[in-house]
Parts: sequence; C-alpha cells; structure tokens
Amino acid sequence: MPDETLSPAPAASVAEAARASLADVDGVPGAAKHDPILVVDNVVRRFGGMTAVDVDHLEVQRGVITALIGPNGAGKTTFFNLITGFDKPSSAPRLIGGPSSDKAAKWRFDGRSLGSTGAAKVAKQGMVRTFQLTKALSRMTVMDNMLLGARDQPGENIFASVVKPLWSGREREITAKAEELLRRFKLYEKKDDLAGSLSGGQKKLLEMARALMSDPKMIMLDEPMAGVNPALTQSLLGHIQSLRDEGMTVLFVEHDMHMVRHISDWVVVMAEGRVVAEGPPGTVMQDQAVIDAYLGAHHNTDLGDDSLLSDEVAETLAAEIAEEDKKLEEEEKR
Ligand SMILES: Nc1ncnc2c1ncn2[C@@H]1O[C@H](COP(=O)(O)OP(=O)(O)OP(=O)(O)O)[C@@H](O)[C@H]1O
Repeated sequence: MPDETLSPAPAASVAEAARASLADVDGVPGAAKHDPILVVDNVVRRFGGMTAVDVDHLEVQRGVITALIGPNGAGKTTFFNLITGFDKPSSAPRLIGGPSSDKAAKWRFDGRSLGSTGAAKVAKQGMVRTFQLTKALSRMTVMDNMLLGARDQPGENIFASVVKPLWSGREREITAKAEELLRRFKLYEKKDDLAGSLSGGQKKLLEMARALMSDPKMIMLDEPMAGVNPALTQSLLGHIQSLRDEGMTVLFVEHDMHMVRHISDWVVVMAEGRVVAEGPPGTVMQDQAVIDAYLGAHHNTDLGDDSLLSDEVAETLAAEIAEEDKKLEEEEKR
C-alpha cells in the first residue's frame, strides 16, 4: 500500500476534494462546512438607523470558489470591508444594567481570531482583497502597482532599509516575483505603462496580480467581471479557476449571474444585510428566498438561467472574442 504521508496530494486533487466535500453540506444559511477557512459570527454594521450588515453565522469552505451575491444594497461590499479590517462592526446591543451581550462580533480566519485586526494585519494573515484602481494608482506604472502589493516591502522594515545588500536582495526577489505574475497575467509587456492606460479587463487582471504579490491563502475579488470585454472574460475566469486549483480559496462578489453559475462551487446570497440562502449554484438560484430578494429589489434581474445561455448568445460571444483577438493581433503587428 502506498505511504500517503510521504508525498502530499497534488494541489489539484486537494481542490477537487474540497469541492467534493460540499456535496453533503446543507443548503441552508449559515451551514457548517467540513473545513472552513473563514468563520464569521454576529457581524453587524449599522449606518445611522439603517442596518447594512447583520450576519449571524457564515462559514467559507477552504479551497473552493464561493460567490457572494445579492441585489444592490444587500450589504456585500460592507461585509467585505468588515472582514478585511477596512471597517469595524457596530457594537452589540447591551441591555441597560445587564451583562454584556454574548453576541459580540467575532470571526476567525485560518484558525486565528481576527475580530479587531486592522487591514494590513489581515492581509498579512493571508486574507487579501482586490481594489479597484484609484486615481492615484492609475497614475503609477503597472510594475509600481505590483511592488505596492508586496508584503514586507523593503521600506517597511527600518533595519532592512539601512542594510543595503539585504534590501537589494529582497527588492530583486520582489521584482522577479512581480515580473513572473505579470507574465502569467499577460501584462508583462505593459509593465512600464501607466496602469490607467490599461483596458478594463487588463485593470482587473492587474488588481488580481497585485493581490497575489502577498501570497494570500484567500483572495477576495470585488466584481471581477465588471467592465471586462468578452475577449478577456474567458482569460479572467481561467485565472480564477487556476488559483482555486492551486489550493487558494476564492471569495468573490459579482452581479453577473452567468459568471457566478459558470465558475462558483458555492453561492452565498445576501439580502438586506442578512445571509438568506446558500448552496450550489445550480440550486440556489431556484431558492424562493433568493427569487424574492431579487424580485423585491428589481424586477428585471437575470438570475443566470442556463437556458439564456443559448447557442445564439454563445455564438455572439465567440464572434466578439474573435473580433477582439483580431484587433489585438493587428495592434501587435503595428
Ligand atoms: N459609508 C456608508 N454610509 C452610509 N450608508 C452606507 C455606507 N456604506 C454603505 N451604506 C449603505 O449600506 C447598504 C449596503 O451597501 P453595500 O454597498 O454594502 O451593498 P452591496 O450589496 O455591496 O451593493 P452593490 O451591489 O450595489 O454594490 C446600502 O443601503 C448602502 O447605501
């Protein structure tokens, strides 16, 4: 019998096992997962009298792609901000004169409590979110954006910054890593261009590549498909799936339901701040709570019914991709 302790299973089969483990998870809000990397309890955020987020319990399975969906204003971005340390939960209500509430917000990432941890430390623990290119980042080169994403940059450490050889070695290492990622995301040729000059899809690739500079265990993508033309859609999806196949956990917010159906292993649905449903993509979209949440918000939402992905749509997409490819080829020739 082979000794399995000698050679660890390849990442792809670990990812497959993680996906398979979802098969017997109950499709109910707050369902327990077999190996959750993130466990969130009692996270509430109020703005004035309005409750933007009120999540009792949520577990995110390690090594799979989880989509966080919900109508506009459901609280998805606020929830991302809270768990990545960019915002703080509102304190739990306390009965006057009574004991402090046992409903205090708490969340654990990879076994560590992250309750009151700031954003930089959360990133160091391995939970990293992508950011849209702000104006300031747009005026920097693609490579400088990548260097900003590096963990333990030379300038951060006073000791390292005065010991030049150490500094240089580390800098070379970081630059090499940035170059490798830029090649992987087909942005290497653009490394000296201003980030603001990239196409919408290339910006999304850069946001993802930048987040990977810190070797995260979990990457959180905020609307990765927004503003991406069909030519890059397939490539973006492929990158997200290969991150998962390499063992990374992916959590993403997305409005495009076809994409959600296409790449996610598990879907969590928020409405009015709460988790109202979760389950595999094929079944969750038929959940009455989900239909109600979307219909209540806006009547024309396309929930990504597979029948809508008709041959006609697929052909149009293929034609658009071919046209974009042709344009890119022509640009390259010039
Ligand atoms: N800083 C803030 N001050 C006041 N209200 C806010 C603030 N941030 C968010 N909100 C409100 O909280 C609610 C949840 O917003 P959030 O942006 O988290 O929703 P979302 O699900 O990400 O929406 P979308 O899909 O449209 O991006 C909304 O009603 C929003 O107006």
